[in-house]
Amino acid sequence: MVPPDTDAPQTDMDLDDPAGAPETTLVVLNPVSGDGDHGSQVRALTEQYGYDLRETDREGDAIDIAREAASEFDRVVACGGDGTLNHVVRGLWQAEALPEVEFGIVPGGTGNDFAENVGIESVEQSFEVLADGEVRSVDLGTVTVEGGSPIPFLNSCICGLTADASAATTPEQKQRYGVFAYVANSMRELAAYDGLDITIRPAEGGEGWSGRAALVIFGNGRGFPDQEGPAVDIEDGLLDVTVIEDRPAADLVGGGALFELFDRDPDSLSRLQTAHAEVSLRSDEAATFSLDGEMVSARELTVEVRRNALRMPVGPDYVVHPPGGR
Ligand SMILES: Nc1ncnc2c1ncn2[C@@H]1O[C@H](COP(=O)(O)OP(=O)(O)OP(=O)(O)O)[C@@H](O)[C@H]1O
Repeated sequence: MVPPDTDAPQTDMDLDDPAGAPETTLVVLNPVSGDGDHGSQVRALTEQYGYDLRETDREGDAIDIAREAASEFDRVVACGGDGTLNHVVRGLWQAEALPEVEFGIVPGGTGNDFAENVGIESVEQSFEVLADGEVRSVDLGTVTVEGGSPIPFLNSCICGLTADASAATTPEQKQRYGVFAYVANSMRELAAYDGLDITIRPAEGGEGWSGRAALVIFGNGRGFPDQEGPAVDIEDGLLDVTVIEDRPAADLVGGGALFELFDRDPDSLSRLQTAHAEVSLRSDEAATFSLDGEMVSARELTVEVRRNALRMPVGPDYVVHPPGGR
């Protein structure tokens, strides 16, 4: 099994399940994600559907479980939040098992952003989707730090002001902005923040971005929120890159100021789409990049999309190419 060849031309055709239904399924359960009350229901449904179950018992455990399961199971399902999903995909990636080993999702986290993007709504419905959902091949993002191995992400790679979960985030903000609500509320730290001198160079040529940024988001499964909502196309072979320029702190600090910026000041937002970007910081120090909430430190890195690298069943409300999707 080899990692997907991103250089091969891909089309929208023939992306439905080529391999038939998986015969063996392992559910990797994070029993402490979210509010931790999903465990008993997931154990019962896993047994009812005749799947195997392994539970994590420490941070990062899901990576090892998934890597080892890749040679034993046709499908490995992550039950948890975005961090658990990321870890399971990371394990499958490390085993060079994608896309042959199918991925699956049972939502058991706080936000469940990626699950929502692919039409997966609840624990019960997710088992129905595993049983007879349409299997799609969706894109996966990867980050490669200075010659190391690529590290996958499903939703986004974010640098700059990081997404420390904030008690100030209201349910309404979370509903509308997802993980970016946390980012927005951490903007209050902006007064002490110097910004990042960053250059983003699309490998395929075309316009990049260079300057001082407060926040950079490379979105795969999650677009940047705006008036039209966060519609994203996870099968377009492109990352949706959004840069928020660093601005005088006085412009931004204060309750809800960033939300106003999202809505009313598009000039400080720059967007581009790319399949493969070389990213470098002009400072001597590395910055922290959040891959679905898991942190990586780097000064120079490559962020790219692996088109159709992840085979997974999706919910009935999943829209292949959403209107206005990026
Ligand atoms: N048994 C365990 N004990 C402690 N931590 C664990 C265990 N299993 C996994 N973890 C850690 O839990 C973290 C959080 O998981 P995850 O992101 O899936 O849930 P969440 O934060 O509740 O949801 P969301 O990301 O959707 O907001 C991961 O970083 C993972 O390493």
